[in-house]
Amino acid sequence: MPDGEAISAASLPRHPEHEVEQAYVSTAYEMLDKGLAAVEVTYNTYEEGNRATSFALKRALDLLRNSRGSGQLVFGRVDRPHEEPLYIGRRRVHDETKNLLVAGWHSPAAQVFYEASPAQPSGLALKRVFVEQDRVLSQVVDEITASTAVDVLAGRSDGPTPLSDALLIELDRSRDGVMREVVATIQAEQFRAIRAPRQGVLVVQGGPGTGKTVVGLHRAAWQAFNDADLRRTGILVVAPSTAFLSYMSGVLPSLDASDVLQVDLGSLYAGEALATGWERPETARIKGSAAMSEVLHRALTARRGWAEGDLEFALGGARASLTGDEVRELVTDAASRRLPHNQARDVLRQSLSAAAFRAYSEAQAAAGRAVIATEPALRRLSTFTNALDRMWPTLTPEEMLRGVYGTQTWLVDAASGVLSADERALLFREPRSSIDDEPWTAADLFCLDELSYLLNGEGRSYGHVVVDEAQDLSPMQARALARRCPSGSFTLLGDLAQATGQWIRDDWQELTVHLHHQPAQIEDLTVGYRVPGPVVELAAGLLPHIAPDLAVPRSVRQGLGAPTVHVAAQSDADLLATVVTLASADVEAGLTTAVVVPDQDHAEVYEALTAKFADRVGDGAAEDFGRALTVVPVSMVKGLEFDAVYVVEPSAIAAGGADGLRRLYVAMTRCTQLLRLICTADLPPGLRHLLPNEVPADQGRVDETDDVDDPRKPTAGPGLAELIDMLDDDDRELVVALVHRLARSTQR
Ligand SMILES: Nc1ncnc2c1ncn2[C@@H]1O[C@H](COP(=O)(O)OP(=O)(O)OP(=O)(O)O)[C@@H](O)[C@H]1O
Repeated sequence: MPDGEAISAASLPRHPEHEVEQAYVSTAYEMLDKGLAAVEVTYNTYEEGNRATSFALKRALDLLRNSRGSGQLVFGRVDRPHEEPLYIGRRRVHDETKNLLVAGWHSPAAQVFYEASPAQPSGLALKRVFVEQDRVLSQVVDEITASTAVDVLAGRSDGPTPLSDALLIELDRSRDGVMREVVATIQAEQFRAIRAPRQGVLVVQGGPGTGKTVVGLHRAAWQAFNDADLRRTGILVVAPSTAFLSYMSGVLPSLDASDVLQVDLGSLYAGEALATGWERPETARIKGSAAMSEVLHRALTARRGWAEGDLEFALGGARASLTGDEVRELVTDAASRRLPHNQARDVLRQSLSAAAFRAYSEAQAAAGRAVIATEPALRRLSTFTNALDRMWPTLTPEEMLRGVYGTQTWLVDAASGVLSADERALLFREPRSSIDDEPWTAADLFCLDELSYLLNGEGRSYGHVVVDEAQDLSPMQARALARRCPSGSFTLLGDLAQATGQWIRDDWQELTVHLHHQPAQIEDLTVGYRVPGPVVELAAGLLPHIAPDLAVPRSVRQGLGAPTVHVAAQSDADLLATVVTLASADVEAGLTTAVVVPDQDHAEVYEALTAKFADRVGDGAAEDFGRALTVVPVSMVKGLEFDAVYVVEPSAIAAGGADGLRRLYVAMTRCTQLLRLICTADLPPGLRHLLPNEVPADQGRVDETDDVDDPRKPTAGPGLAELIDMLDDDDRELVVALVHRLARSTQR
């Protein structure tokens, strides 16, 4: 992949076979249209009544319509010596006599298209790439020709592989708030991860913008086509949030893989509770830890048992009686069945009524009295149901968890030896008057999910599960996912440097152990397709502080140049004025722009920008990402991308909790073209060298720092910046304030 300069798409001469290829592509579209028309006729004339067939026809129609609409029906061709050319496209197309015109991207025959490169032609005499818009070819480029193979053999192909034109054009498209499929431009290292065997856990890791989400989605589609087992057992794709789900959820349908189910992590638990509450991060961490599963298991076990004496039921004038020991034996037997709690209760109900009825019958016989009552009548006695509830209550997850949090004695019993007294104290909360009023939190949902499993057993499961932003998963979340995938076949997409929240970790093993007993396979993605090179370099300045062992991806983008730093005077009004001035120009220039702010500043900035830009502003907190300008709280920006990104008050973001610098790293790596850092004073460690040597006297005017394209360039003197970084916070503040004061006095 590219170290060298990319070839410009516009500069290429027209290919001599352009017309021939255009004719081929047009024929393919014609066949597709005919297929669509034929299915439409069949569907419209099909007798209602055969629902399954009619559903299949409707689905075929949808697929065809999708493929027809979104272009790139044919995006490549490969020729092997002495063989017919093979055309590759988004889906398979036949002619009227069932001859293959286009092989689908996911077919084994198409593999070589993704794997062969000029450096490794894989036996191809020709690899031709098409760029098409609305059924018209705009580019035909031969990436491999017969002479490439000769060059390779003669050792003449050591130079960098130029970027494919198709990739350049795809990368150049402005971002419009939704993710697109990229079948035409999948790169070799991505393709390797897409088709990696499905055994145990596969971790696809890489820096920001290396295509992890792209790989995960295309891998799901690839498997949906190529793995017959999975068509039966199903594939689940899990997005980290609803915002991210709406951003990426169009990709799979556009790949004809609408059967793959997509959900956000918070919706995995399908019970009554909704996460509306807030809690301290320390509490969320305890609730997310694997120890919590032990606590819940113990708490539930403690709800079963019989500490009372004999159990007696009045049946008309007679009595049925069991000793305390007999009851305890029945309870022990039910517990030994390894059934979910509520199912085991049914077993106990049967055995208890049978034993009580037997005792009653024997007593009647011994007394020479007739057996008048029946066993069902015994089971309907309120004394029977009450006793059963005391020894083995029917529970919902919500009732159970509310009881655990709100009953000191239960908490102490369940958590002793597992959680410390302080940790127990963090879990305790007064129960609300009704379950509906409980302030359930995001972490509670996974405790409820665990309880739902303990109480009612397994729910729907899948043959393979793909999880995005997996670095953030808690052990309890991992357990919830493992329950949904008994085969342990997972694709985890993530970047340990972008971990935020309570589960920052240095390696994957600590997480994957909750999913599968075997160690995970790791596939690395090393090339970045989103973030321009100068921005990647700048953000890399944070890596030593957050993930020193991770490599920086190689970016294929230049974007619109070096990141800029803008220092406003220390007032909200000046800061907002700076944002407005910059946004006016960038939005005018057609850049979709995100203003990423510390969470607590979101409402104020959104209001100010709405006053200025009216309905061109979207509220990122409400997941409105389709407008020219979006104000996004930093906690919601993960995984998203925009043409231009402004990071407002990086120091405040960095200071916002233990994961602050990581959130800043995430925020800085969201742009495809341009990054602007807008601050009132200090910048956090790793970025301080960007502060101008001299702060202008008329602070508040926009100050573009042009010489930040090389972060190692001595803007403020790298040695000095490093020294300052070593100081403790108080000393650092003093030094920074002093530098600012001196700078101002020199100006005057
Ligand atoms: N082969 C490709 N062809 C065209 N575009 C690509 C390709 N690979 C990735 N991209 C584009 O690069 C951008 C980043 O991709 P993606 O979001 O999958 O990266 P990521 O590694 O998941 O990022 P993050 O770490 O921020 O979550 C997207 O716009 C995606 O469409």
